[in-house]
Amino acid sequence: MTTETDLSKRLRELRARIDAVDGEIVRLLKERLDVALEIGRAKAEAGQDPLDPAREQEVIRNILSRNGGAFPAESLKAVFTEIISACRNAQRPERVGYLGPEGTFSHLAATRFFGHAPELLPVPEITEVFDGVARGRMDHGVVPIENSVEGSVAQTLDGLVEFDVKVCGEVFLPVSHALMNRSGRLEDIRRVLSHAQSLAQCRMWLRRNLPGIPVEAVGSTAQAAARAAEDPGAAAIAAPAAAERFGLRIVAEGIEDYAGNTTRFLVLGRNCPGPTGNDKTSLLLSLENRPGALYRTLKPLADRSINLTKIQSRPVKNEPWRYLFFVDLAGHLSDPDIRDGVAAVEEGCASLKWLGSYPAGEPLAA
Ligand SMILES: O=C(O)C(=O)C[C@]1(C(=O)O)C=C[C@@H](O)C=C1
Repeated sequence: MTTETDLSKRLRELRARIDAVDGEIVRLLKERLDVALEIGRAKAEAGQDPLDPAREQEVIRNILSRNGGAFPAESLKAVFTEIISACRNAQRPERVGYLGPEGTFSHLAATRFFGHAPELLPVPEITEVFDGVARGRMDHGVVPIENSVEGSVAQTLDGLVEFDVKVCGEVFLPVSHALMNRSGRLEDIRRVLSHAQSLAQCRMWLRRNLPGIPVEAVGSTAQAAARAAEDPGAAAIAAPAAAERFGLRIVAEGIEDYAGNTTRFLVLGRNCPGPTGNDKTSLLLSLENRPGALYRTLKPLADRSINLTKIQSRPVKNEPWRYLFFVDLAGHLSDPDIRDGVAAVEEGCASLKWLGSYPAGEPLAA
């Protein structure tokens, strides 16, 4: 039988080994940081942005392929996201704007993409993220563009029309909603608060479980949680993490009506990364109001077998019944085929704005 003393001796020895490994990891991290700083200086001299999402994807891919499955892949990815985040931020401190306050899904998306090193700037409106990036108050921004259940986010589409920014990345975030209040009891709920999109994503659950209870749309899920923390009759629909942040108890989790509920976020910047071989290009088209205009405009893409991943119309605000079209396609503008296809589209439409080319994001596990 192992005695207590045997165990503590064995633990001491094993922990000494862990301490030695950790020391080596820290030494290597410092070495990595020195190299990153040198890269940062070279990029600064060339006037280049420190952020290179294409290279970051390559780094993560290399690491995962070397791992051989020994270390849990998601953890390895999370660790390296933070290592890269720290190296990038040391090259030049970054400011990243998002639709706040802290605890929103936009906040989660921003940390998924950028890690924890940058200074995150919560703002109350999506438009302010666009404005901050366009005017240089923020280096980057993260905005929701579409949800798999509720569709496109109008304010973001309008921002892409109005502001001179580039899309330089995308993040897919699985969205799971929780209902929370002060007591954790369903019977105490007199009204339910959340962002309009989140309320819509839980409509059927609310009808089944809280029939007749009024719902109220507020600016963000985190704002809803903050209000519920002050009012015992109010409940909020928000990310489960918001409960802890605002001192609330969870009444029910996973209350979204459809499994696989995912929101896609765009990363905004002033430049676009180079090609990775798995990229997307976003375009904004304005068409003549003529029969077959959309078909004829997009035909050059079909002729080249270019895959469209999204097409979305949005009214031109001061011209009733005229529409703008947002088109996402698979490929990078620097690919010759894409360049030729986009040039042919441009010839056939009233105007074309290239919103950006960026590495395709991958839908992540919750
Ligand atoms: O390789 C680069 O360009 C770097 O700046 C280094 C590094 C990294 O830490 O690996 C950091 C920031 C970039 O976004 C990409 C990668």
